[in-house]
Amino acid sequence: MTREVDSTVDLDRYPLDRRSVTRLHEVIERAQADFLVSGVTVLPEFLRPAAVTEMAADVLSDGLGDAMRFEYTVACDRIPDSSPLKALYRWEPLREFVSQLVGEQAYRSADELGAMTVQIHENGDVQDWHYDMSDYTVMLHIVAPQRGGALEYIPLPGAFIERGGGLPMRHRHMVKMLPTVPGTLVLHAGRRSRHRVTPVQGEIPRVSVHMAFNARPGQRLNAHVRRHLFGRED
Ligand SMILES: O=C(O)CCC(=O)C(=O)O
Ligand SMILES: [Fe+2]
Repeated sequence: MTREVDSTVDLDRYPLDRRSVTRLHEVIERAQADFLVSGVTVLPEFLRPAAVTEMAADVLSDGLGDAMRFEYTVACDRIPDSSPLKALYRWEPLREFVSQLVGEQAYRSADELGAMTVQIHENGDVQDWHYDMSDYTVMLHIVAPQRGGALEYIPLPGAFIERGGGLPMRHRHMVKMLPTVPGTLVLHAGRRSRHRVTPVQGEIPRVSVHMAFNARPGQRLNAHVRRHLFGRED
């Protein structure tokens, strides 16, 4: 398994497999400090460039079909089991790494549709301000659009202000913006982190992968949420 992940993740830069424990501790210390302060941490060049190119080609050839997705989401059960992204999600060292960053045991979601998804945003698509259904979310950025498609978020604890749609003008100054850079991993505090994707512009879609982790094992989405996010209950 580690050999497979080695060609996907830059394990020299991010030695989740403990090939350099000193380096791993440095990475964890820095990323954990960012996460605890803001509810978000960003790991650039987490994926190897060749793997990103391959994943992008796979998604753009298979993922754009309407049958594959609901709105801009490809559900977990439509992603091939042979996908390197599924292998990465199931890889224990990733789960252990996320647990260390967030400061408690984090478990993979047990949801057949929502545990891991691929998001494809095309010209004009936008994902409005929201909180995720998971306690912790790992996002991997695979394809950047020509323009727009940035991840915007409100650092904790400001994210707790006012639930509901939109974002009042008086809170705009709190917004932080992360341009989409393929290969980057973003970990955020899922259901506590208020975030959105700004409108995508241009012919190249934006592609990202969403991996859900929870503080309790075996968590699933309810039927109402499944219908809302995936257009079906099973
Ligand atoms: O793709 C991203 O960077 C964020 C997408 C998102 O917020 C989500 O899928 O819930
Ligand atoms: Fe989200």
